[in-house]
Amino acid sequence: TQSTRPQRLLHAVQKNATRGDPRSVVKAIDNFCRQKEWAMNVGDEKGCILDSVVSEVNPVTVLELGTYCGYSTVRIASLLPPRAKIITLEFNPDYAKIARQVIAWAGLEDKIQVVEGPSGEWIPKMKEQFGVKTFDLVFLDHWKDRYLPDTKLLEDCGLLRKGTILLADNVICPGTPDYLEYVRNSPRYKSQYFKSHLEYTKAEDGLEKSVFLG
Ligand SMILES: O=C(NC/C=C/[C@H]1O[C@@H](n2ccc(=O)cc2)[C@H](O)[C@@H]1O)c1cc([N+](=O)[O-])cc(O)c1O
Ligand SMILES: [Mg+2]
Repeated sequence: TQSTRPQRLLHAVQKNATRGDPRSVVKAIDNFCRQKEWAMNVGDEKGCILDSVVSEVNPVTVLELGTYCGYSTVRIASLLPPRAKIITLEFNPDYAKIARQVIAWAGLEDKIQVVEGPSGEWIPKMKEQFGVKTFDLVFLDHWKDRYLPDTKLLEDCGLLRKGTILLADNVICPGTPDYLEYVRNSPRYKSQYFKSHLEYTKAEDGLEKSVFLG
């Protein structure tokens, strides 16, 4: 039977990356996507912006919306301090299965919890199920029409604190116009656009970094 692109991406990691070396996993995926098949990872150019925000925030509790194959999950987790954790929500069980294996190859299982299901259902359960008080950093990279409703849900569930950073991928391509309008005009956020390019292409895209002001 024909393999899927995530399966081929995982095989490229297992073939080209060193077990327990997260940066080699990131590099193997980027090489696969540049040389073989495009895939919707945040990629290396926007990934460097992600790295700088993670290093600046030095978060203890991270939420990622949209795991896919685990590229940004591994990228973020590789920069976290020892007891820090990332919870990543993935709707598609096939993607979650691949992501768990990519994460295991990187040796980052202890820092990452892959949770399967829709963000709208899981966000209200974060406190009771995972003992989360508030998130220090949220990386939004799931369905683009879910960025805004899930941000409002995070606010309503008391999962954001003064200073929580929201970092959103694809605010230009494919675009998240309603989310952008909200975080750029709401008095509850201070927002900043980091211009970049759509992963592995020359098209414009960028990350929007928004600080929740409480
Ligand atoms: O569409 C894009 N991303 C949608 C991602 C969706 C991911 O989020 C999960 N999810 C997890 C939890 C949910 O509740 C819902 C979905 C889905 O199961 C999928 O794994 C996209 C598209 C392009 N592009 O160039 O076309 C570029 C990008 O960087 C992108 O991120
Ligand atoms: Mg994306």
